[in-house]
Amino acid sequence: MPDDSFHVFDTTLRDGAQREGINLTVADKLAIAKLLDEFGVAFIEGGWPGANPKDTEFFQRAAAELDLRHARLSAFGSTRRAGVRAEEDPQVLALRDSGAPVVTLVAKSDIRHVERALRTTGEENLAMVADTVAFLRGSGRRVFLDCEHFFDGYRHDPAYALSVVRAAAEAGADVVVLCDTNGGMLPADITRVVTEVREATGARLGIHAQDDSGCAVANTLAAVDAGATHVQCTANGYGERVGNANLFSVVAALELKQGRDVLPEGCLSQMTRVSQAIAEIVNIAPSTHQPYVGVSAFAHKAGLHASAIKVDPDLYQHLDPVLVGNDMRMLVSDMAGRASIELKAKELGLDLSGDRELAGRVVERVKSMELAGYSFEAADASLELLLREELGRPVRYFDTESWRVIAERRAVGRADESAVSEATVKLHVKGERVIATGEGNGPVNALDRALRSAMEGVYTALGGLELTDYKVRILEGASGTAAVTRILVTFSDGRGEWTTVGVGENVIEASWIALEQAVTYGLLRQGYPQD
Ligand SMILES: CC(=O)SCCNC(=O)CCNC(=O)[C@H](O)C(C)(C)COP(=O)(O)OP(=O)(O)OC[C@H]1O[C@@H](n2cnc3c(N)ncnc32)[C@H](O)[C@@H]1OP(=O)(O)O
Ligand SMILES: CC(=O)C(=O)O
Repeated sequence: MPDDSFHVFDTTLRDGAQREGINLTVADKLAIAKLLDEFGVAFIEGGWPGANPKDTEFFQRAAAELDLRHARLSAFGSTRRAGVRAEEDPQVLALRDSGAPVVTLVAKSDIRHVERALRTTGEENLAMVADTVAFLRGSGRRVFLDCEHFFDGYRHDPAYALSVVRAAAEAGADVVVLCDTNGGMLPADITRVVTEVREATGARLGIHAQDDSGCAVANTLAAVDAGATHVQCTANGYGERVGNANLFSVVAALELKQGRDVLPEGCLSQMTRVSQAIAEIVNIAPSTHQPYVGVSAFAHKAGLHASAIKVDPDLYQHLDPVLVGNDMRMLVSDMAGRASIELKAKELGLDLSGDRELAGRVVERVKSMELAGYSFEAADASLELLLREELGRPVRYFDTESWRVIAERRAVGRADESAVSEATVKLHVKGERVIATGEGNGPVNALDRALRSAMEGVYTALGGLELTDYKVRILEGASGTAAVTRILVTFSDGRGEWTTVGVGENVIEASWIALEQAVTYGLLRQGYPQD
């Protein structure tokens, strides 16, 4: 269990919410706070009470509704206005009245900002810092102070920047956070400045790094190396402009690379789940390539990598994905070799019994199909059907004799004016020839319905399968051949999803191939025996 000597301070609900495209409701904020607490951060910055009604309500509801196990809430706000007493500044009073046990104040530490943005003197700014910290400390709050634009300010006028740190620490701020507000610093700048400030002031220091130079995580770690003991981060790196230091990357590095105990025991393995759940709430698709937590973070595509991973996964992985709640995955494509196939088959629960010739045949088939337009890396279900076929156990619940689709647009002005499609399929199911039709709002929908209607009497679980995603990609023909269409369809049975791929010269032909496989795989998942 980490003690107070090192703080993981999360600002997703304040700085993260400053990202373009994020607009959180109070309920969203409460849900995210709960997840961050489960992840074990020490502080959650909930927003700026008084700046908008939502943030004010968040603190009221958080006090009543959140039962935080690990984290303490922090309210964010600025130092008092120039020329106004802290105890009379409504903004400062709103911070006190938020009920949050911690207040994080933003203060100017670059003299140019003091004079040009605040339009006051350096001396008055120091008084604003000291008065506000002292007032909130006197009201029983723990205070952290964010020195905005610290690194730029220090470069321009180090003596003034240091005087802000001293004013805050002497007034009772627990931590003085050095902020790279414009995000332009590099790790070497951070190491040098944090070291110098620590030596010059003796204050407890924190780091808040924006990611404008792509170095926020590295800058945060550099600050820790130089003695900072409080890191401000956001989930998935959300934040103003290009974002902030990514909480998950920073915590994983501290815990797993540096051996620091910064989260309560057992929390680290929640990382992938928490990252994805927060992405869902903010309604931004999780980044597949995010370090540690992305679905591609431990996905291996190259055949050479797979052949070494077969011997020992550590040979091509910087750590065991299980530690951060993620998984290793094998991708099979035209870059695969036999080892990729063997590992993928194992992942799918199929035993190739070390049969190198069989694996070689699958590699050749995959490569020639990918040349023709197939792509297996997102279509595990198609690959599994192919593997089963090569193993001599093809999966077949029905045979297709033929299919046909008619698309029709009804005359303008009729009650049923919209375009409709009608499909007819002729199948052989359990020795019976079945002819069925289906109507739909498009050809694929009509084919799906016809296929179900032909078989639902025999395979009743078909009713519980749902087509949830359909992707079309037109691929340019190679060396003078016509363009082909690649279709990926995803089905769900409520317990899981699977994806299949079809390729053809036209969209309906390709869709049928993918659909036929998706239904076949779905029946296999439901455990139907084959004839
Ligand atoms: C680096 C960061 O990300 S800090 C986080 C910043 N977050 C936000 O700005 C989001 C929430 N902000 C808001 O809702 C609004 O800006 C409010 C409610 C805070 C203030 O709104 P307004 O009173 O209309 O002021 P406005 O936004 O135009 O300007 C900010 C004022 O704060 C002053 N100010 C800025 N920083 C500080 C500071 N550290 N201490 C005291 N005053 C400050 C500015 O000088 C300016 O004063 P002025 O009104 O006398 O010109
Ligand atoms: C405080 C803050 O968000 C910054 O300086 O970037």
